[in-house]
Amino acid sequence: MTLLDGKALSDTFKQTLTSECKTLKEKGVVPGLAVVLVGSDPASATYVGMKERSCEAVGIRSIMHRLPESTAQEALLSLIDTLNKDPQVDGILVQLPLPAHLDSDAILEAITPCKDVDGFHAINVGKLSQNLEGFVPCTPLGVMKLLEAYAINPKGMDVCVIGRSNIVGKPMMNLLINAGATVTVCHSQTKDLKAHTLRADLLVVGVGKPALLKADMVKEGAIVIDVGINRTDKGTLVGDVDFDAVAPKCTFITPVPGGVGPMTIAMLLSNTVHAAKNR
Ligand SMILES: Nc1nc2c(c(=O)[nH]1)N[C@@H](CN(C=O)c1ccc(C(=O)N[C@@H](CCC(=O)O)C(=O)O)cc1)CN2
Repeated sequence: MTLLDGKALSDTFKQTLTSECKTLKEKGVVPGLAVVLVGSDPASATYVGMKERSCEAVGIRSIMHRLPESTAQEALLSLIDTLNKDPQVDGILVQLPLPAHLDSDAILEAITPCKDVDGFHAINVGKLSQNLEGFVPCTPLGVMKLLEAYAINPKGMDVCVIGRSNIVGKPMMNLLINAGATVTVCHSQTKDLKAHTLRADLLVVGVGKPALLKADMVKEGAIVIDVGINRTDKGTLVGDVDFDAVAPKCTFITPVPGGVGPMTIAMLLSNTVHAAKNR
């Protein structure tokens, strides 16, 4: 069993991005990422802080907008309009989830697609489903880069994606289909989850339920990618996979922490540098 080391790979990506930012700076371009955080969700605040520090480390200017929980839809739309028009801003990211009173879909659709470094705008979602170039959501893109780095080619594989979110499951499905895999997407209404998981050569799990994927649900020799991030009562981080029991059956598996999570941030930086190059 080999661990897919997302932390190490993300560091490699960051090194490359640092030298790309240096080259851009010589041409007078400093990539700019506007990060919008609404409210005080502790996990979101942590992720936004990580994004801010990572931007600084590679040479991306992060422009932080920390807004109160009570922020109105119109105020947020107005900020996005300003950021869309700001030539120093190459990428715009609205940290999710937003407070319940805000219409996330409308907010994400207000971001101009060429600054949509999260890849959540319908234009970029459509491009991905048609296998056209556009911004790809950071977590599933990070999974594809991890597979590539370990010479795992999903072409022809039976893949089971558990979870159908816009952030992970659906873009993951499209990326894997585009890579030539046969993809089954399972979710909370799936009747016999185990019947699907047992057939899979590659499993990608991202639902937010600790130990959802158990050893008796995994074929011997399978590859398991854990996209779940759950904080236990003791404050530790665990994924959606019962790691200790599942790992011995796998050829490759991602740890949590240190697997897909760091790749999410690296891909955000990569998308932002890409946007700056298109400026
Ligand atoms: N606008 C967005 N919102 C959210 C996204 C996203 O891609 N765009 N994804 C998630 C959260 N997320 C980034 O925002 C994220 C989650 C986890 C990590 C990460 O590096 N995790 C580490 C552990 C970190 C810790 O100690 O807490 C790991 O797994 O090793 C990065 C980014 C939801 N919202």
